[in-house]
Amino acid sequence: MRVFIGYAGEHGATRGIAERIAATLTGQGLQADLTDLADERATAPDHDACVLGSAVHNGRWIPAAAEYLRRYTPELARRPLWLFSVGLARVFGGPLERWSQNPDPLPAVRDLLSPEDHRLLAGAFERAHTSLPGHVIFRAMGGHYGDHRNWPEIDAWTKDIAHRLLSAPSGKEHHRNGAAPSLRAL
Ligand SMILES: Cc1cc2nc3c(=O)[nH]c(=O)nc-3n(C[C@H](O)[C@H](O)[C@H](O)COP(=O)(O)O)c2cc1C
Repeated sequence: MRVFIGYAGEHGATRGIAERIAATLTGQGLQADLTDLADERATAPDHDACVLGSAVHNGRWIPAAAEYLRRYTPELARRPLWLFSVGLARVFGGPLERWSQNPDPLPAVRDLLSPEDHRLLAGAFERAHTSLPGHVIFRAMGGHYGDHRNWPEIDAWTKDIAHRLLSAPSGKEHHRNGAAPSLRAL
């Protein structure tokens, strides 16, 4: 079974998570194809399932990932699909975490794609990633620089994906038999 893993980020934390997901799926006996969604050669998935993730910047997915979701909504909707967002909201918790549970464009496409799951994962943040005003706000909020990625959580989530794919290979039957969603609805 082939799984498409697409990701977009800016400073490498999301790529690292995508690589880890690919390695874990491979270890579970699946074939994982990793693609940077900012790569202009990224094409429509023709895989048995998809895992797509993006860093969250200012409450939104990275444009390359958002554009991929919109462009390939019909293809993605026909396959079992897992989504993940990477940000610091998981580190801060509270209202920021609740706000970041639905980064754009997920609210607009969630019903069309009906993903199996969407996870908000903790990312990484260094002083060099932000401006002086951003640094002041971040520290005033009590933020700490560093790599906050939670590998046991990511591994457990990935193993659950593998388990579900291997135990229900027919996947998203209702989408395969139904009409493809219309991009006009976006
Ligand atoms: C300009 C900028 C804006 C950000 N905005 C958010 C945000 O709105 N919500 C959030 O949870 N994290 C936010 N972050 C934190 C990043 O999403 C986090 O550091 C993530 O790990 C970055 O992934 P990357 O290394 O793949 O780019 C922001 C980071 C930057 C640099």
